[in-house]
Amino acid sequence: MAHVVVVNDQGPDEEIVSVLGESGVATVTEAMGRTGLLDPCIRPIYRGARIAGRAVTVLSQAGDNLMIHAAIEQCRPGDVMVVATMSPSTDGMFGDLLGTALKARGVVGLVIDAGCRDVSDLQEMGFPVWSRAVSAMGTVKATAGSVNVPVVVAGAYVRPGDVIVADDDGVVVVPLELAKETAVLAPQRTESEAEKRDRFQNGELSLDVMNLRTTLTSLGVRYVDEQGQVLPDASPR
Ligand SMILES: O=C([O-])CC(=O)C(=O)O
Ligand SMILES: [Mg+2]
Repeated sequence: MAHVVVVNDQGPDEEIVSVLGESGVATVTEAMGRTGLLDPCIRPIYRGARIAGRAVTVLSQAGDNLMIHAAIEQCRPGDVMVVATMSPSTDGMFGDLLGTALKARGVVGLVIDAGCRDVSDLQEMGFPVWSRAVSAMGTVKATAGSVNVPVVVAGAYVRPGDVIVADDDGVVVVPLELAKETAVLAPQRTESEAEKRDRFQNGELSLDVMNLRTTLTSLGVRYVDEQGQVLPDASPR
């Protein structure tokens, strides 16, 4: 297959990206029916970062970061670079030099299904990376790959222009055609959780707030005393 760099203008509205970023990974995946998550082996190199942005995808030969260099030019402010490799790798294909270049271009973070190095420097400069591994093993710049083609990253299908949301919980991809709808559903979920949180804080039981007693009954779960005698109600004696 020919290797290509696709110049892609497609992407979500800024407002949608910002709502998805505020919602966070757990809420966004729930709003999409528990889909879109990357395998949790992809971890942030430091805690506390929360980003969202348009995906610029890279398909690289393992242990070769030539195409990451080629992809920098295709990035615009607010983007997230997403790197997949053609075979499994934990090599440190990305570090603070590339981080500096991406940051200068306004890229808000990187997701890489391989290794990352210079993690203290990246943390200090505030460039968040989600990677499969931290590894000092260096790479070459010698083999062709592609930029802005659909890729599978840690089990998730990512197309250029999709929205990537990443935080301490992991990474989720929102397909571009679902972004608008998800940006409506996710805040509704956040609001409903806030309501539940208030009620839990006031001492209400989740069994009541979430109507789970009916579920327990329908599943045949019974309250019994220590002798196994069925009790009329659930009150602790
Ligand atoms: O130089 C490389 O290939 C990766 C790296 O360590 C950096 O970007 O700082
Ligand atoms: Mg380095």
